[in-house]
Amino acid sequence: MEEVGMMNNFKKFPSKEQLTDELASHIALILQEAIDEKGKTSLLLSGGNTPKEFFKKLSTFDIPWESVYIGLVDERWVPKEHKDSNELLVKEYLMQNNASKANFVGMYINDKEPNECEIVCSDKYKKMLYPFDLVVLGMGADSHTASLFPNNKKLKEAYDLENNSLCIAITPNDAPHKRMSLTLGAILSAKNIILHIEGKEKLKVYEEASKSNDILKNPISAVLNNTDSEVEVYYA
Ligand SMILES: O=C(O)[C@H](O)[C@@H](O)[C@H](O)[C@H](O)COP(=O)(O)O
Repeated sequence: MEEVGMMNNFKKFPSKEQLTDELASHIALILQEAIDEKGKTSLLLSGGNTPKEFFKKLSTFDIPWESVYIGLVDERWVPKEHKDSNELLVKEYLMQNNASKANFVGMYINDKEPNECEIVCSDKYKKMLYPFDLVVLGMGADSHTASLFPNNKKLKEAYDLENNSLCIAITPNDAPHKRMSLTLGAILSAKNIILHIEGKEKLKVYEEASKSNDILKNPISAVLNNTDSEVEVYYA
């Protein structure tokens, strides 16, 4: 327990509602400061259930959303109207209210396989979103983050910091759908990295992963235990 948060900035909130409010305000402030500094900003978001409430809250903030470029940390390779699409999730939960004016840069390309799209996706993200101001990660109970799944055969390539591609196609061992994910190098290049986790089960996974060097078994460890960037952890 003692080591939790030692390397990173671990913030525990008494309720999910408080986490939602604080996380949304914190993100809005990061975006506003980047816009003040350089006229635009980029925000890279994860899918899953955990971010839905903070997406809704963030959508109500009064910032110049037309200067915000939103991309994905990963995408499930399904059509944009499919219920599992992260693009659909971000559009439904975040790009509403004030945030409807934000710009969206997706990963999915219809009628193509993800491995045919790695270069196009990487080039598009370099052109439209890079350098990343903020990456918001989630984590699964198996310790995957983005679509970097434990013991996946593409992990070594995804971890290769010499590889300057931002995007990598990955087929999960167990989870549904082929994916496109940011590479580890792309995630760690962000000026701000936030990990958002909720529930005791994920806390346990986080605690174990923050002490683990086995990055093939625990992909989140590759982010948490990197030596260059601090990760802000939001937990309730
Ligand atoms: O699209 C995805 O599946 C993700 O980006 C993934 O990495 C997600 O963040 C975790 O699986 C947590 O998902 P939950 O919030 O649903 O637990």
